[in-house]
Amino acid sequence: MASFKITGGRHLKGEIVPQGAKNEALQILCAVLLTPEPVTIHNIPSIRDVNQLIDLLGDLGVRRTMLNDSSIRFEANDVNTDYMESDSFRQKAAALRGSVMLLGPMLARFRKGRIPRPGGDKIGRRRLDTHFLGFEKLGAEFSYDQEDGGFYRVDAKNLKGTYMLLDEASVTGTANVLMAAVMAEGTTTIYNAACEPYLQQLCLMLNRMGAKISGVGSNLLTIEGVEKLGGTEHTMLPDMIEIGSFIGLAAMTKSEITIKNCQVPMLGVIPDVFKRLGIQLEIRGDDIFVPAQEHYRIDSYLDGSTLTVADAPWPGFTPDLLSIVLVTAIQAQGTVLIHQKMFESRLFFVDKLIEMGAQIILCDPHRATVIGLNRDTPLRGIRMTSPDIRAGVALLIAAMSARGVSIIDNIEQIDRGYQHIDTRLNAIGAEIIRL
Ligand SMILES: CC(=O)N[C@H]1[C@@H](OP(=O)(O)OP(=O)(O)OC[C@H]2O[C@@H](n3ccc(=O)[nH]c3=O)[C@H](O)[C@@H]2O)O[C@H](CO)[C@@H](O)[C@@H]1O
Ligand SMILES: C=C(OP(=O)(O)O)C(=O)O
Repeated sequence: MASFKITGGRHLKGEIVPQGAKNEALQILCAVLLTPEPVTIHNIPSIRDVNQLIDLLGDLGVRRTMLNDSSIRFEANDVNTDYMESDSFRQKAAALRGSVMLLGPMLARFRKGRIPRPGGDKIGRRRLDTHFLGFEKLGAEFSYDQEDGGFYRVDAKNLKGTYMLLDEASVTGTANVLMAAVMAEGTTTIYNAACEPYLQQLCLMLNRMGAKISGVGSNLLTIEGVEKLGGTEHTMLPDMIEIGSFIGLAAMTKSEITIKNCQVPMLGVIPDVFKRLGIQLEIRGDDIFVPAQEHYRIDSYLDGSTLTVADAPWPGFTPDLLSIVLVTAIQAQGTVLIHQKMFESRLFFVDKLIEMGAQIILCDPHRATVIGLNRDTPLRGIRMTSPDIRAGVALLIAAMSARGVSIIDNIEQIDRGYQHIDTRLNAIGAEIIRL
């Protein structure tokens, strides 16, 4: 188990380039299984979850040619479907959440998919009903083996297009059902589809491969099935969660940071939510400039009541940035209610922030009130453990703003989604040592 030793109080200054998007990469990489033709992917982040998925693709027989540090050509022309029954597959696929999206493409192309209960953050119940209900609607048979921690199977002789209303706008669920539907017979309509930029990117890529998807960017996708898909090239968006993390980091540490090439129009409400915390942001072309700020004041509603920042399916605010908003509010002036609606176990990390000196009231598992310190007192460095990927980065931000030294254990959680975060932040003035 690796750790970070962080000396707090350093002000950062400089430019930082966001990595390719983690949660887009996980969808896009699974989609390479849909065709025997070459698919070249650019801007692939080198992070644990993505590297593990690329390994899994290799184990399934997908040929990978490294073109440069972040571009790989994939050729899935000799896929070994039997590998999905092996212990090695069970073990490796269970290590990450994104592996669940192997099911849709495998079902579409080989009429069979297998997956152990997927891993990912332990941030609440993470049910997969939407995925399997969708596959069943397309005509697949589903079975679940409780043994060995759970193993899911889907098989189909034939997939047939149909209308379906997803029981929730699940991100990976929509991607999975969409990938299963692209080569189904006839037309599939998915209502209550998730429509995150990642999903829009997946739809655009599939259309370039020959799929016929309309309604891209909306919650109603129409997919006319085609017989086969061909090769393509695809470039991943910058990671919007990393961009939001850098904005919060700059505010908390009084740093002047330019976040490069953000594809700002794809960020939705993210910049506005940080602005409501009082953080000044300047959009300079496609960059976001965050000036060093001594104070930032949390907005309130028109009637003077306390601001709430809550998550919602896209185009609402992403749940993956709520931990960052929460930590950023610690040194703001004013009060904010953080309402994590989707996940019931994602706010418990606030006990560490409270130990560091933050004024936070955990109202219930879904809600925490942050009473900003307005820099009257700095946080104190402590030893803590990273419980999940975003809480891990929130703790890193807290530690970087604190007086003294902090240790964060279990940073494998952070490495799941942030590429060489220590090296990149040290390059602009942070003091983080990997132990
Ligand atoms: C690999 C990947 O891409 N992971 C992301 C993906 O996970 P994932 O696809 O697993 O998350 P889902 O979208 O399925 O659901 C997330 C949670 O929100 C709840 N829910 C979902 C939709 C809805 O309309 N109402 C509702 O309450 C679900 O019950 C679940 O508890 O999307 C989540 C929600 O943006 C993100 O936190 C994860 O980082
Ligand atoms: C929850 C997340 O990831 P995963 O779904 O991979 O656990 C995340 O990216 O914040």
